[in-house]
Amino acid sequence: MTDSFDVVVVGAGSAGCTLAGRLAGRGVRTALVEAGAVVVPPDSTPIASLAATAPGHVLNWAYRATLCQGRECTVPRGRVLGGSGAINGGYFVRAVPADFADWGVPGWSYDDVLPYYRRLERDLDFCTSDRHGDAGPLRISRPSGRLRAATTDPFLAACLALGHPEEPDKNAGGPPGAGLIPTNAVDGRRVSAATAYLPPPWGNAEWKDALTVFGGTPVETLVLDGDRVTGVRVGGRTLHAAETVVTAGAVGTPALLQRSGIGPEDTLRAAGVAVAHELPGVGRGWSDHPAVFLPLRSGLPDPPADAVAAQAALNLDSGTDPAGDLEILLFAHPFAPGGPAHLMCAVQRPDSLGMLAITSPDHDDPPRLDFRYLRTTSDRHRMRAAVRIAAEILRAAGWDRAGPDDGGPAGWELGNDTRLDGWIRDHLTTSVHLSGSAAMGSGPDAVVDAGLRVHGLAGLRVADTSVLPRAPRRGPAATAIMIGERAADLVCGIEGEHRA
Ligand SMILES: Cc1cc2nc3c(=O)[nH]c(=O)nc-3n(C[C@H](O)[C@H](O)[C@H](O)COP(=O)(O)OP(=O)(O)OC[C@H]3O[C@@H](n4cnc5c(N)ncnc54)[C@H](O)[C@@H]3O)c2cc1C
Repeated sequence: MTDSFDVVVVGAGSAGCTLAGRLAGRGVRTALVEAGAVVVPPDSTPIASLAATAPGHVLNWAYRATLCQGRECTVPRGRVLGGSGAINGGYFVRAVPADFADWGVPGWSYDDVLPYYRRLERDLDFCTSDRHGDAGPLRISRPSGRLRAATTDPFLAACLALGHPEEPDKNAGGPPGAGLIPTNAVDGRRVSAATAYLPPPWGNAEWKDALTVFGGTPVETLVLDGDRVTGVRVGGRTLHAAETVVTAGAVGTPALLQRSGIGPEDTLRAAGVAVAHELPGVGRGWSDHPAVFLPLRSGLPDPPADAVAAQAALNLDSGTDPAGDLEILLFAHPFAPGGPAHLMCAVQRPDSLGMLAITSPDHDDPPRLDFRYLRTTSDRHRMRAAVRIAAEILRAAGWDRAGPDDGGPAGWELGNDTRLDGWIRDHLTTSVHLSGSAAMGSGPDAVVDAGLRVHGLAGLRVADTSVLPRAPRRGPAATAIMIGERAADLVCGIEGEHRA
């Protein structure tokens, strides 16, 4: 087997599979290198099953993390062909125009990326709209018929009754409101970028010879020759490439860069890694959506086992963000298996920023993750607002607490900021939407430029959710695939050509 390729893609997740499939489809000799398994066990594909999110599951990196002072947790990330998209919830919503405007990266306005969002999808509900695609690899639909949970319409009705506007298509780039969640699940099964872009066994007959997939192969470090990256180190061998694209996800990517000597000097020295190229923003200044769950009362009808959990959401403005800095998401199945169905209340545009640092040069040692959630007054204010609005929705739908021990906040907690802050801290979790750990831009903390090239190094790009300067106001799964699509054009130098 050859060790030389045109492009090595590190990490076969949402962005990596998309990129590798598109490159190989154009005849680019591509190696796709994945740390996890390349065969997805069938029991992990039912969309309602979040079994692989449990710590210890073979498809899950399960990183230990600190969410805020005194609150530790284990954060799931996909470790398998398809990456986090192979174990996620199937909520498939684009970032909103204001996200791209806030990031302010030339060439990355909403209008610039819309062709890529369209190219990846076949939207069954809105295919005649010029905002949507009708021929992409991912089939997008919204809960309907048998697969719409009995709680979904009452949730939407309660939102409207409380005066919140409707958002009929959450992928139209319009103002926030209440509406159904688009999903990429099909027939009750999870469809990852691997399923969509790399048909088994990894490619179409016309182009699969251009693609080599390495499974169970963690990339230990990048190989540098001066200021040029020439390939990657895996299990005592080097894979050489004219170009290396790191798509190891928002945890794996900064960890690999740091292990390779690319990152903040103090972090590298503390971990015992020689500094090859100082870039202060690697692993710093990222964000994610802090969240808490409010349970629905017991006794409501269970949804069908093959229905998606995340059925509908209210996106709204806490008072300072017309594009919607809060999300209240109806989970018809519980996120954590075994519990009650619930509303997930999340701050979608947090100000608090996290830190990631490797602790040694060894690729087997997991990085340290410090989310630093709810550090700012504004974030605590937003989180309280989300919980109180969710409690109003529960009341309006007739789903509020059945008893004092159902796990939700009591009236005396909801009515008092200090007590509610305490309840939130005790129940705090993460949406698992980490973004921005190798951010795109031109400032001192930027890691990649608008072409996704790592500043100051030749032959190296990053193309995954690490590059988003902040977590988008909606979940990042759709945006990760959009980045993979766009990276394929950038690598091939055909920016502006939007068709496959
Ligand atoms: C449990 C869970 C539920 C989620 N639910 C949703 C949802 O419903 N909707 C939504 O919008 N978002 C959701 N997300 C987030 C979303 O799925 C991710 O943000 C997105 O898939 C990230 O894509 P990515 O390409 O950046 O990284 P990933 O898809 O995580 O891919 C990274 C890949 O790189 C591999 N890798 C890492 N390090 C190395 C290395 N050194 N060598 C080789 N390979 C390596 C990993 O094993 C992985 O396969 C969820 C995430 C999780 C974990």
